[in-house]
Amino acid sequence: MATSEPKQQPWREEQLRKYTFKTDQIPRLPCSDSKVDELISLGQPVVITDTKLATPALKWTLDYLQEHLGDGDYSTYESDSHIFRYFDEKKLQSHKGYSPPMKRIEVKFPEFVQRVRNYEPGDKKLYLQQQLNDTVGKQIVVDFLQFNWPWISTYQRKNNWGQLTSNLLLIGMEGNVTPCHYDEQENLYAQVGGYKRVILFPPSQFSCLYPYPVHHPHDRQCQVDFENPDYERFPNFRNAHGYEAVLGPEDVLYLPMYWFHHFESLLDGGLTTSITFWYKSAPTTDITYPLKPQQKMAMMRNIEKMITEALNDPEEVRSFGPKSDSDSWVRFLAVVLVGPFMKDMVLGRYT
Ligand SMILES: O=C(O)C(=O)C[C@H](CCCc1ccccc1)C(=O)O
Ligand SMILES: [Zn+2]
Repeated sequence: MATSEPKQQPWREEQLRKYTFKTDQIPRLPCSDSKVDELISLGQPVVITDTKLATPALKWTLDYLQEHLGDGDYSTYESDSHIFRYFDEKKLQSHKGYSPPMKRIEVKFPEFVQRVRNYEPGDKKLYLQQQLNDTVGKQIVVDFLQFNWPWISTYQRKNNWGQLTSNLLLIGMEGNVTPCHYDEQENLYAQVGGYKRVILFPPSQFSCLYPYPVHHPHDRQCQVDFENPDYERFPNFRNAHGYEAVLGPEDVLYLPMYWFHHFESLLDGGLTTSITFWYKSAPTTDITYPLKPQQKMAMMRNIEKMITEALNDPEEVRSFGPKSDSDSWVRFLAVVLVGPFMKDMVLGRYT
């Protein structure tokens, strides 16, 4: 009778970056456990094991991908630091003075492999983030078709999700960080190679995380620097409380829409490979009160868009220059804190 061996942990605590907030563990359950269905239907995150969702991708090493991916261009970010804060290129136009902290380049896969293998401290760090599309080689298509689509479409159907919108192939260098942000789609996130830590915050903690204004290139990203939080500007960040897990090969994370998340490839953990499965959410049928935090976030987004369009000058939303008083109602709305809803929407974000 084997004793219950202490779980052989394939990574060490010192491979995790240190932050100021506390966290609890995200539940980790086998896909055969009915609690998985319950948590997903409740919009609660869960790490699901034994799904065989992307098993064919376990053999997607750099050499294999170089051989089979195809000779197209691969969207890759390069950053002077380990931080890869996503930015919306379309919103850069209305923010002339803003220069994003990383650059998107298009590289052939062999060039990516070569730069990663010859990386030296001081070089720019790289993070390949490429949507899997029909330009990939046929062997990759064969692998892709062998993903466990029956399993994943069960959840798509059970939870009335919309269509699969995209699969992003992510290949990151050790230590890379995707800072805290939220997305507006449901996500089943398959970890394929290496170990990646994920830290989640529920939408109800919106007021602790201070996302950028909607019209800013970093829309949906948190303004708080987790490694050096500015408590003057973001006092409520002290109350943030996360949920975390370290994802290894074959782990699948259900990442509910609007949940804030931070990802990091473990320090000294080598390359990480992940594949996202993004789905449009289920249509909102009945509005019940009180509104869910996700619904409040969606409403805040619509109000911010309305105000920005009405003022027709994103920069003006922050400070009020001399304007015709036809905008006065919007200013009134924007600056009068008509209760907690507007306070959360404005404090630390527009003030
Ligand atoms: O799967 C997710 O949602 C993640 O955030 C995974 C994350 C990279 C995603 C980059 C990105 C951020 C915002 C918009 C589009 C793409 C990682 O694994 O580092
Ligand atoms: Zn994301």
